[in-house]
Amino acid sequence: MNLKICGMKNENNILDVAELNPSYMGFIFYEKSPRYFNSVIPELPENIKKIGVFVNSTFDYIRGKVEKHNLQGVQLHGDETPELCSKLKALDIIVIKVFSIKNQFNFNVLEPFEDVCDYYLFDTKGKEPGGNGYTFNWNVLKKYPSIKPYFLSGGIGPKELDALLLFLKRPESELCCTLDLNSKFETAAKLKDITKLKAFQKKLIDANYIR
Ligand SMILES: O=C(O)c1ccccc1N[C@@H]1O[C@H](COP(=O)(O)O)[C@@H](O)[C@H]1O
Repeated sequence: MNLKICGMKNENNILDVAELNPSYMGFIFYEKSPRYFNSVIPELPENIKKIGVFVNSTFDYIRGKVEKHNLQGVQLHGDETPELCSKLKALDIIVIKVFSIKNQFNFNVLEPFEDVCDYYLFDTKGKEPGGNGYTFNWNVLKKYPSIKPYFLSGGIGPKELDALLLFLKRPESELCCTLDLNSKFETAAKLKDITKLKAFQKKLIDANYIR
C-alpha cells in the first residue's frame, strides 16, 4: 500500500512531509482551493512522485504546470474527457482520473477511461470538487468491475483508521493501491500535521499494510 499526501503548500512543511517518504505528494492547481499551490516545489527525493491536482483545466495549462514543476503525474478532479487523458498520457506521465461517490455509483462510466489512465481515484462527492473532508460509503466498491488499481480518497483521517483497517481486510480493497491523505491531517494554517501523519503511518506499518 502506498501513501499520497496531498494539498502541500509550504516549503518547510513539504520537506518535513518528505521525511516520511510517501510514494506521492500532491500539489493543487485549482485556484478556488484553500490549498492552491502557487510556489516553488523544493528538491525532493526521486522516489517521491509529484502529482498535480487539476479541475477542468485545459491541456496547455496542465502541460505548463507539468513542465514548470517537473510533475511525474496528474490527478484530474473535474469532467475531464478520455481524449484529454489520452493527450496527457502521451506526455509520459501518470494519469489519475478521479470519480466522486456518495452512496451509489454507476461503474459503467469508467469504461471509456480504461485505456487512457493509469489509476482511478475514488473520492467523496461533495460541495467542492475535492477536499471535502468526509468519506463515502466504501461498500460501493464491492461492485468495482476493473482490474486497474485505484486510490482511495475522501476524508481519510485518524478517526477513520479502524474502519479503514476493516476495509483493507475485505476483497473489494484488493486493488486499492494507495491511500490519499489531505484535509484530515491539517493544522489550522493548512499545513500538514507531521505528528498526526507519523502516528497514522506507524499504525499502517504495524498492521503490515505499508513498509
Ligand atoms: O483539497 C482540495 O482543496 C482540492 C480541491 C480541488 C480538487 C481536489 C482537492 N483535493 C483532493 O481531494 C481529495 C479528498 O480530500 P479530503 O481528504 O476529503 O480532504 C484528495 O484526493 C485531494 O487530493
